[in-house]
Amino acid sequence: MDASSLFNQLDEDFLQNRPFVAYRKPAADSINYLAQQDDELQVTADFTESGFVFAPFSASEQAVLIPGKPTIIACDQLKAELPVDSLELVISETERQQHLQLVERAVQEINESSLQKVVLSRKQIAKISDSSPVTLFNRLLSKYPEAFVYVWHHPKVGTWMGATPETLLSLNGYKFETMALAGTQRFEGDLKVSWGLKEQEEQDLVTRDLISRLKTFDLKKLNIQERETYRAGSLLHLRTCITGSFNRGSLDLTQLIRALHPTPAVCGLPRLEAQSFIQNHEGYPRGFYTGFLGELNILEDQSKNRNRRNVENLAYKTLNPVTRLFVNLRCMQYKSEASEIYVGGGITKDSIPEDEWQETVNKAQTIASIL
Ligand SMILES: C=C(O[C@@H]1C=C(C(=O)O)C=C[C@H]1O)C(=O)O
Repeated sequence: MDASSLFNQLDEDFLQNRPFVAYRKPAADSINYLAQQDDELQVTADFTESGFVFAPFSASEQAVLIPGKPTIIACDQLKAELPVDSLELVISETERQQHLQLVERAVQEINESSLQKVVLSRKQIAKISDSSPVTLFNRLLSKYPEAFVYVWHHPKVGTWMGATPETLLSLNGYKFETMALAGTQRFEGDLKVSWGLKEQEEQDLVTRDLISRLKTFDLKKLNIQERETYRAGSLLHLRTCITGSFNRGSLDLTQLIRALHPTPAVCGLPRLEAQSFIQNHEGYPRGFYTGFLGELNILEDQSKNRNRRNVENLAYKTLNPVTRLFVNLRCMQYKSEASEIYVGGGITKDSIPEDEWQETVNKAQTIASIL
């Protein structure tokens, strides 16, 4: 299959209301595609299956699975036409006031309780005129080559798409990668920017929490890279990449995912206090926003030397289970009448409500700019 027949296939899947997912990994030059022949809602409770997982924010809701191994389609010269002007999002003053009050309420709670950080979000309605989700997916691919870009559809759940900069967990055999991504400012053409104390502390909380959670596992190696400024489209974030490996035989993927998700980058600290603040005050169900998605236990041929002899001789083949999960951010639930863009940001004791509001407006542009 080539890229253009893939896009026809995706249009067809969407019209026929078949479950499917198409995605491109960060900086990859291929798209992966996986579809399901029936419309049964398959779920995973313990992440032992193999396929593509689409998990909601709340661990008490079910994670959907499209089982199987994806087809890989080369797509090195994709160039979708991008709209010249972003869609003008209609933001009501009531929505703005609600968000400002929500942030004020959180700052107060942080000052009066053990809550240190809570990530608060909102849903922004976007009226899309006549573009199909597949056209929008194509634009996301062109606009965000460094992101994990996807379109996902299930007749019993809906249609989601996004371009996320955040890895939750990448696991190749016993080697892992994760990241602490937090702190946001607009990209103004220069990567050499200074960061305020609020952003540095907010990101540091995420790094420290991830490390302490990883340390509860039987680790062979743990490397914490230097903190860097990372660009995600028109935004910049602070990022610390964390890599390492588990001792052989000691890895329980269910426990690992439960330990990492939801990270303080999308929920807060302490986790339980933040979860309950979100549940009691955010005022809408997040659904799959700030959940995670990606490849689960896909067997990949990892043979280093792929010469004829190795390919022919199965004894030389190393098949490793690979899991690559991303946090569902900069995403939208596509609905033909009125789609919903989800945006949020981390609140700490130093948050200024107006700035936090503006941050959500800026984040909404990731999606609005391709509509
Ligand atoms: C919650 C979102 O993003 C997260 C929150 C960030 C922040 O608070 O600065 C930055 C990156 C993400 O970890 C979002 O994009 O909706």
